[in-house]
Amino acid sequence: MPMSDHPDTAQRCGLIAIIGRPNVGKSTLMNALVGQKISITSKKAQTTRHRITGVRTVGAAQFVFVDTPGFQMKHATALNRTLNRTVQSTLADVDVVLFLVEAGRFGMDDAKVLSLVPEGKPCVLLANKLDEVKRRADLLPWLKSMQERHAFAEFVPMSAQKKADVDRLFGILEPYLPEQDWYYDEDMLTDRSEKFLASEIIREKLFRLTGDELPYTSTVVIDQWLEEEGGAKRRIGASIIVERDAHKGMIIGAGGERLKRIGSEARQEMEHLMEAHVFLELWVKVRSGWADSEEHLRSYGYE
Ligand SMILES: Nc1nc2c(ncn2[C@@H]2O[C@H](COP(=O)(O)OP(=O)(O)OP(=O)(O)O)[C@@H](O)[C@H]2O)c(=O)[nH]1
Repeated sequence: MPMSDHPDTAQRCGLIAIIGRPNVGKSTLMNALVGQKISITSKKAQTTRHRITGVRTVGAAQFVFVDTPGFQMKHATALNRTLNRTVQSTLADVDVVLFLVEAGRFGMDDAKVLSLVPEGKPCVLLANKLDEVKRRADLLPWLKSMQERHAFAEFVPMSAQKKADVDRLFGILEPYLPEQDWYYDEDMLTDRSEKFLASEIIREKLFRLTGDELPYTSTVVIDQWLEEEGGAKRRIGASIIVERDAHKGMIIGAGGERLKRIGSEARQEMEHLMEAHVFLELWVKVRSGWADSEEHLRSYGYE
């Protein structure tokens, strides 16, 4: 007998992939769906390269969200080939796909993402950023054209920033989850380790504080992780890896000011998340061409 607060209703549980071109709002939606920040949002495209799983249980249904990486079509590097493979293998596994576009827009970049959805896989068209559409009536012909483009299971115009819209989404997705026991404890939010979250926090500060100057190929590696006093104190060392000396200078900033700020903002967020004292040391290292080497990608923990 599965454990449940709802003995009269059979449990449902299934995997849901959130896909879409960079900047359509995938991270925003994911964070709203799982009720806690677990992946990173930023105005900069390409900040979510890792596959992240979030879990939310609503009534008898458990939604297991798989966040998939954004796409970069301008540069055909090994990194991008890895991304595409990750996306395709993710989609083959899931029960339902949430395909995000910006309401009223469908470009080549959107088409490319849609082409990765396997035939026959239930796919919900989520037209995000509805709040930015001035005249709702203009959306009708657009929705019709989308209907002709792909056999979508549902059409959901909404805003990932509106709670009521996000809550409504659970009801829409529930029928696509198979009847089976839950995979996770009810209160589980993420299966990613604190180490991973720490590197994502540094990445977010890095991109936020360097604006659009820094290429997306920069990455963060945690190279030291010590827990003292039963976890109440953490000593964390991390390297920010960039491709060029010029990028290194950009991150460090005049008199080291920028790096100091990245470090102090990241440390504060980590302390909040881990409920511990954090001592954070950051280094900036130059590894030219790392994004082109599959070998490097593996050693930095990409699938
Ligand atoms: N107006 C409006 N803006 C939104 C909405 N959802 C997300 N955004 C904004 O769109 C931008 C991109 O959102 P993200 O969630 O980072 O997008 P993403 O698809 O995860 O981006 P990548 O990590 O590059 O793949 C952010 O500035 C968000 O605040 C929405 O419903 N309405």
